[in-house]
Amino acid sequence: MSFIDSLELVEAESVSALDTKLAEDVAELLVARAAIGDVHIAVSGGSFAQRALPEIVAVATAAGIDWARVHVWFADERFVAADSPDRSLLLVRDALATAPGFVSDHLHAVASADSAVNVHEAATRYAEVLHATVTRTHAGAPALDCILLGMGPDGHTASLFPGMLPTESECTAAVTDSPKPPSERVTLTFGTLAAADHCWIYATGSSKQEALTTVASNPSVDACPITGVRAQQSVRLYADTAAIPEDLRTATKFIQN
Ligand SMILES: O=C1O[C@H](COP(=O)(O)O)[C@@H](O)[C@H](O)[C@H]1O
Repeated sequence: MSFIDSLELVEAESVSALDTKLAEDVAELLVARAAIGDVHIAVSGGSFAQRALPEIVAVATAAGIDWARVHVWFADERFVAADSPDRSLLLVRDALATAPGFVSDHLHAVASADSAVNVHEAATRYAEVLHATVTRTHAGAPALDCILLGMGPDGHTASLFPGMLPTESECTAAVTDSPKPPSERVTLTFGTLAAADHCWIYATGSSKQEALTTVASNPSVDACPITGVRAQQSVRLYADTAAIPEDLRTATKFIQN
């Protein structure tokens, strides 16, 4: 099935209303799964880590989640020094500092550039830890419960950029020439996204409209990587009205307001 045919669009008029809706949906999923056992989610950097993640932590906490059962991974991470403000880990760690009972060892960081490994070794090590920790698999890839993705104005997601998709030999890949700085990154691959139960994408603001217009025209994954996202149970786009072009509303079959 094509990306657009399986996509569920969740629209809110404002960013704050969207953040609340996403937080409620993620919290509901996490609370239900943490009541049964360990839960593995992957998160993104950028506006997701800045705005959406703190709200998710607050709503899940208010809903009584058992944070001790939650493991947090990175959909992608910038390969920079440990204290660089470009490192998504810093924002994610700050958000999780407000999660009562969260186990710091359950925040699975990618190695930093000053930890004596290169970006290829960092990607390999991250894949090893994923395989060792996430016991559920799908088609050989670790099966995460939910991957929370962002999307750039060029249609990239995680660190999967147009015209330079990595080979899919492992569940992670190294990126050495990202068009968006910093140039070196570690990313989950499409196979790992597809193995997850849910992939939910967060996109806000008018700078995302052009990419979402492209999405509606059924482009190649190489031209618009966000259209390569698949999951076992649902692929959702959480977007505010400013980000959504009319073409996308027309092309999408499942819409929630
Ligand atoms: O570089 C990145 O950009 C994307 C999109 O960020 P946003 O601020 O435009 O939402 C992000 O999802 C990704 O994790 C990050 O490395």
